[in-house]
Amino acid sequence: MHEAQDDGARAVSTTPEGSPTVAPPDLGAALSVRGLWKRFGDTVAVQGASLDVPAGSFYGLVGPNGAGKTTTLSMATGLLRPDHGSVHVLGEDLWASPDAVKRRLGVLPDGVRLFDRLTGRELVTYAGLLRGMDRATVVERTDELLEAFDLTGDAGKLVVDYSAGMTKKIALASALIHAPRVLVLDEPFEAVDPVSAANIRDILRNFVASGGTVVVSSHVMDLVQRMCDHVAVVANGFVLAQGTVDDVRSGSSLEDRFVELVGGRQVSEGLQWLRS
Ligand SMILES: Nc1ncnc2c1ncn2[C@@H]1O[C@H](COP(=O)(O)OP(=O)(O)OP(=O)(O)O)[C@@H](O)[C@H]1O
Repeated sequence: MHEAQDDGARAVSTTPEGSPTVAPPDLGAALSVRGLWKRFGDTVAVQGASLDVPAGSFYGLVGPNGAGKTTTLSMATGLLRPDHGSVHVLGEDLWASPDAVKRRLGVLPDGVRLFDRLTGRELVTYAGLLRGMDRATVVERTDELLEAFDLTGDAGKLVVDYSAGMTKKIALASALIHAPRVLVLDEPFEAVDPVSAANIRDILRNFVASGGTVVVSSHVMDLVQRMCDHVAVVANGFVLAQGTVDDVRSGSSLEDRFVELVGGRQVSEGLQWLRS
């Protein structure tokens, strides 16, 4: 166990005072998160989250609005320093050696500003060069990624002028250019049209089939049930259930199980003014 540090490059503690001791990380997992905590002022966004994402799995993270999914994924990918807890990616401590670990990670963050005064082609190229890749490989892969995401025709347009779905796709292309082994994607299908979504699903399935690991957060239970083999359900900063999709849904649909776990369905007698 380590102490929390101001320097994000250093390890952080796994057990805040008074919380139960967490199990050691699974060093064989693609992603092993232990006892993550994050507080924003009076709001405790994540309260001791522990997750094990098996290598080679397609892992879904689901939960209601404000459950702590983005905060958890941000801490699990080195974008946000946890107050407490540890993150291991493919057996390596993320917060102890972030530069080395991030080389193996591809991240699609939610709501993070892109360099949107670049064209789509420039943005993907920049992502590759930033990773230290040689220019010829970057040029070749950028062309292939633009094609795969159906953005070749818009490659010369500024990202600021892209639609929401196009922006999502160019950010995803930028996350893939260095051929990471673990992909963490926050809401990758949000605002994406059905044809593009099917193409992205194919890309991700092939990635998993070749030994990669994908973690996606999504609100679309049907999609998670069809696409993922493992799932975690989070609410109020807690992990309520995790495991294989079949184990978690235990005979119900994932959507029914989600509602059962999370609660909150209300037949409202309010909003009378809407029913005139
Ligand atoms: N930077 C921040 N400052 C203050 N509060 C924050 C911040 N980021 C998140 N929160 C709060 O933390 C909680 C968890 O937010 P988070 O964005 O992680 O949820 P989420 O599960 O991703 O939600 P959604 O499904 O709506 O995207 C919420 O109560 C949110 O208001």
